[in-house]
Amino acid sequence: MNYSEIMVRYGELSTKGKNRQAFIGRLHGNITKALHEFPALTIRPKRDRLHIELNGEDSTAVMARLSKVFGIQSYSPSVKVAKEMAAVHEAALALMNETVPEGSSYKVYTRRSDHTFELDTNEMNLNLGDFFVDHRPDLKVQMRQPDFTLRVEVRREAIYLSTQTILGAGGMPVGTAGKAMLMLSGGIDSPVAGYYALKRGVDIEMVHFFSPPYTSDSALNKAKQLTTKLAPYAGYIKFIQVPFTEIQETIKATVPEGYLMTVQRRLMLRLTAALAEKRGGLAIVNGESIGQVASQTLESMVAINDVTTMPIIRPVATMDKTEIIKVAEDIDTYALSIMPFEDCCTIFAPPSPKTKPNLDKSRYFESKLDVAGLMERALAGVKITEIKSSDEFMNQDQDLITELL
Ligand SMILES: Nc1ncnc2c1ncn2[C@@H]1O[C@H](COP(=O)(O)OP(=O)(O)OP(=O)(O)O)[C@@H](O)[C@H]1O
Repeated sequence: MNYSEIMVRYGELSTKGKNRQAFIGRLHGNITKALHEFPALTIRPKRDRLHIELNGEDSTAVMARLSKVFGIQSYSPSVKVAKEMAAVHEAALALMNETVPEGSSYKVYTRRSDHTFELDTNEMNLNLGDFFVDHRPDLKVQMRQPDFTLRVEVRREAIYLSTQTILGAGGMPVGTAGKAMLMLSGGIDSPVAGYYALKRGVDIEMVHFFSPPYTSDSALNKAKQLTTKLAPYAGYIKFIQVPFTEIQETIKATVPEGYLMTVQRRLMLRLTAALAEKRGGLAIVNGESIGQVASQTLESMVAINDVTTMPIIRPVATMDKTEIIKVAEDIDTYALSIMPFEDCCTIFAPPSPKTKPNLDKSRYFESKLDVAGLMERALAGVKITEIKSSDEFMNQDQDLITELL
C-alpha cells in the first residue's frame, strides 16, 4: 500500500500533566534521530499525536525503526485523501482490499477535528458502512472487537484512513528520566537490565571492565557488539572501557580468597560511581538477580553496595533466569551473550567465594589496598567510544574459532 503517513500515538507521557510538552519534545527528537536515514520525512508533533509524513519513503522500513522508540503506545500507517467523499470511497476501498481479508468483521470509527466538514462522525460511519455493503459484501459489521477497524480522521487539511494499529515499544522517551551508568558485562543479564532502564526513559552509558591479557580482545568486542543491540533504543550509546588488570592482580595478591569477589565488586562499583559523578550520571544500573550466584545474595549486595550512596537500579533483580533469557532473545542479545568469551570476573573468580560476606571484613580487606591510587590509574586509562546500531566489532565465527583454539 502506498501510505502517506504514519500516525503515532503517545504512550504514558500523555498522563504527565505539565511535563507533557517536554516529553513530546524529547520523543520528537528521539524519533527524528531514529529515522535520520530517511531524509524525505516530515515529522510533526501535535498535542495528542505525532504525524510522520512519508513523502515517498518506504513505510515498512520506517515502521521497523519506529518499533524501537520508547514512549510510543501505537502507530498506524495511514493514507491521506482530499476532503471529498468520492476520493474517500476510492481510497478506503483500495486500503480495505489490500489489508482486510475476505469474510473479516469490521467497523468504521471516525474522529473529527475539523467540525466544518459536511458529515459528522456518525454520518461518516454510516456513509462508509453503506458503501462497503455494495463494494465489499463479504465483510460483516461488528461493533465489539471486530477483526479490523477502519479509522477515519477528518482533519483541517485532509482526511486520513487506516486499518492497522500496531503496538509500539511502550515506556517513556529515552532521556526524560535522566542518565545512569549501566555496568555491562558480556553476560545475559546486564544487557536486559539496560533495555529495561532505557524503557523507563533513562539514558545510559555503558561501563565495561576488562583485564588484558587475561581477557581477550574478543571479550571486549563482544561487550561493544552487545551495545550495538541496545543502540537502536537510544540513538547511540557511549561505551566506557575501564582497564581492571592492575586492580585484579593487586586484589589477588592482597585479599584472602573468600573475599576476592566482594572486594573486586566494591572496586568496580567505586569506579562506576566515580564515572557517574564525573559524567552527570544520577544512578547505576546492573544486571544482578537475587540469589543467582555468590555475589548476588542480599548479604553480598550489602557488602558491595556499601561503597556508594548513589541509587543502584537492578531491573532484573526479581526475575527468574528463564524470564531474563526470554527478554534477551526478544531484544536479540542472547546469541551474543552466550558466546564463550571470558569475563574478567570469571577469570579471577575464586573456587568458593563467600556467599554471605561480612561487611566489616570486606571493609577491612579493602583498606589494605591503595584504593585511591588504583582508582586514579584505572580512570586515567579509560577509553570512550560512541556506538551506533550499524557498528560491527566482531567477526563472530572467526572470533569464536580463535577463542576456542
Ligand atoms: N566486566 C564487567 N564490566 C562491567 N560490569 C560488570 C562486569 N562483570 C559484571 N558486571 C556487573 O555485575 C553484574 C553481576 O555480574 P555477575 O558476573 O555476578 O553476574 P551475571 O548474572 O553473570 O550477570 P551478567 O549476565 O550481566 O554477566 C552484571 O550484571 C554487571 O552489571
